[in-house]
Amino acid sequence: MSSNTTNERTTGESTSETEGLSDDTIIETDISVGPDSSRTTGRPNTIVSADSLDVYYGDDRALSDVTIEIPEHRVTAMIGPSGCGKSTFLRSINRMNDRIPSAHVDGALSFRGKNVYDEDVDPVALRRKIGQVFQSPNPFPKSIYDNVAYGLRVQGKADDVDLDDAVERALRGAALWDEVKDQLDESGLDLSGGQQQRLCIARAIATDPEVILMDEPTSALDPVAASKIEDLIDELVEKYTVIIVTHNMQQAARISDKTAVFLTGGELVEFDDTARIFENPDDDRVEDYITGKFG
Ligand SMILES: Nc1ncnc2c1ncn2[C@@H]1O[C@H](COP(=O)(O)OP(=O)(O)OP(=O)(O)O)[C@@H](O)[C@H]1O
Repeated sequence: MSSNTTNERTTGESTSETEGLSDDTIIETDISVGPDSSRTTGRPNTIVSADSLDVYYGDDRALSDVTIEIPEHRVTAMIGPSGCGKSTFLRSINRMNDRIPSAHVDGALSFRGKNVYDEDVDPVALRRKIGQVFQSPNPFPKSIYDNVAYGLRVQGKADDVDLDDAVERALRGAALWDEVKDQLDESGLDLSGGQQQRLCIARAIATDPEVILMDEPTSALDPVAASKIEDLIDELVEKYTVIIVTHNMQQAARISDKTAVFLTGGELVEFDDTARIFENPDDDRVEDYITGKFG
């Protein structure tokens, strides 16, 4: 991707947010609302921000003038009709759009105040800090153990850490340990769909990222498995920041602290506390969307 960043202002940046960066940092609505947690208090730091962000595929603009500040240690949901740019926004955060030759970015997309499209940012190092979980569970055709250890081995850290301990911590963090601790040598592909998705979450957290991007992580799962992932997301935000794309508005209302509503044309129409978006949105189009009048 050609990255043509025309706007290098940072948003929501404070000195404290940029301190401590290590070298590899990066150079109808009967919907019940809100996660049941105490994290609605206090004002979190901004961890990811966009300022006047446009993303194009060739000449077609998929995101239009998006400005947003995403808080740390919160769940932020991205909702909106098909084709409004939710996945494009997610992929912009860890530069997965780099893999699409026609993709092109204008404006700034920052992680802890640093524009990830600056020339000195290494996308591979960036993706260590910003992991990703996809729609369909995609374990490697390897053992459960090797799936989780994979990232540490690739990063050359397998000799620096107690690998058994790291694998166990990641599997516990993904609420999978008790179910698989006696079958670590068996294939990850033999697990159920919900377990496979939790294995993918374990794989993502094993390398200790700061942000986890999730693109419709429960849409391929049955309701029970989906519910387990939702519970897990609620736990994950104690250590990580979760940004999730979902078509399921009940899910967005249940699990997210903040909701961003994109509409056709790639416009971010509203971004606010989830309770306010679902109970009293400012924009009539948002009300129409969440009450199912279109989309
Ligand atoms: N690789 C690509 N090449 C060209 N155009 C693309 C590509 N990926 C997405 N687009 C276009 O960009 C726009 C936004 O797509 P995107 O997938 O980001 O939307 P979305 O809101 O995530 O959609 P959905 O909810 O259906 O997944 C659409 O018009 C889509 O056709």
